Amino acid sequence: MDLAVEGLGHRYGGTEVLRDISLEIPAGRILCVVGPSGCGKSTLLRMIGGLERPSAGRVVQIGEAPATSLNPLTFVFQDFALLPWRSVAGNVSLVLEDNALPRARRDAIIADVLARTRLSDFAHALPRQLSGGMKQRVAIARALAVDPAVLLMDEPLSALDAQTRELLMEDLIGLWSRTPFTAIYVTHNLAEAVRLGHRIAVLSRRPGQVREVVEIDMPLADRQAGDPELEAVQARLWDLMRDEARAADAELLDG
Ligand SMILES: Nc1ncnc2c1ncn2[C@@H]1O[C@H](COP(=O)(O)OP(=O)(O)OP(=O)(O)O)[C@@H](O)[C@H]1O
Repeated sequence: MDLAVEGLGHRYGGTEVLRDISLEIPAGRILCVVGPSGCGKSTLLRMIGGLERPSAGRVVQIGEAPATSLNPLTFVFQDFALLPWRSVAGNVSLVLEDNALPRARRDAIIADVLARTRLSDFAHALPRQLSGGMKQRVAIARALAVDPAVLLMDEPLSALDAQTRELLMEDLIGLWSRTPFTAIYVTHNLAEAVRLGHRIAVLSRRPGQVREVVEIDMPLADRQAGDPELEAVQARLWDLMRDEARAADAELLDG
């Protein structure tokens, strides 16, 4: 299933947050959305996921979600949102329990997503026993369990330290390389965007508008930290964002 955002705009009361956003998200690709603080990245993701209705424009699903998809548009948040009293397997199971799946099918899905996120040995652990990186892997496993057509990821690595972020990025690249998924990945981190994005949409400061969509052809599996080609793209993205970020920063201080 492809997604398209067409002329999307949004206001909260008198404040215009997003203006005339049009984007295409082809199946099997990762679109990163970057932009200065407060430009409306999370708002855009919530609109795409149907959590809020835009004041203008629309989000179009093109084609069908997989028949096995229990939740076509599935979020992964920064704060993991795990239930502390449930084990790793129990947290993943949670999203399957509202569906009338045979027990064996549910167990097979849990085993599959834990294997894909390298968590099989931790199935019975509780969240408090896990590092931040592992908690986010559980959240990703839980999202994958419903076989989403599109993963909506809002700053998923922001709560993690730099080394854990790097490990998780490698995990996400491995996961995508083995079984490509479709994702919209919101981040303020340009290094993450150039590692994970097939396309990177740069938003202006509020009201967020698409300043440019940058494409990166290099296969994800070939994208190493510090690659000169990626660093050049990152520098270009920063050129696009620098003035916007300064202005947004000054605005926050004034406000
Ligand atoms: N429910 C709401 N009601 C009113 N204003 C809101 C609401 N949600 C967000 N906003 C405002 O809309 C603007 C965009 O917020 P949003 O969180 O989408 O930006 P962002 O780009 O994700 O920011 P950041 O990078 O800081 O996370 C901000 O000025 C925010 O204060």
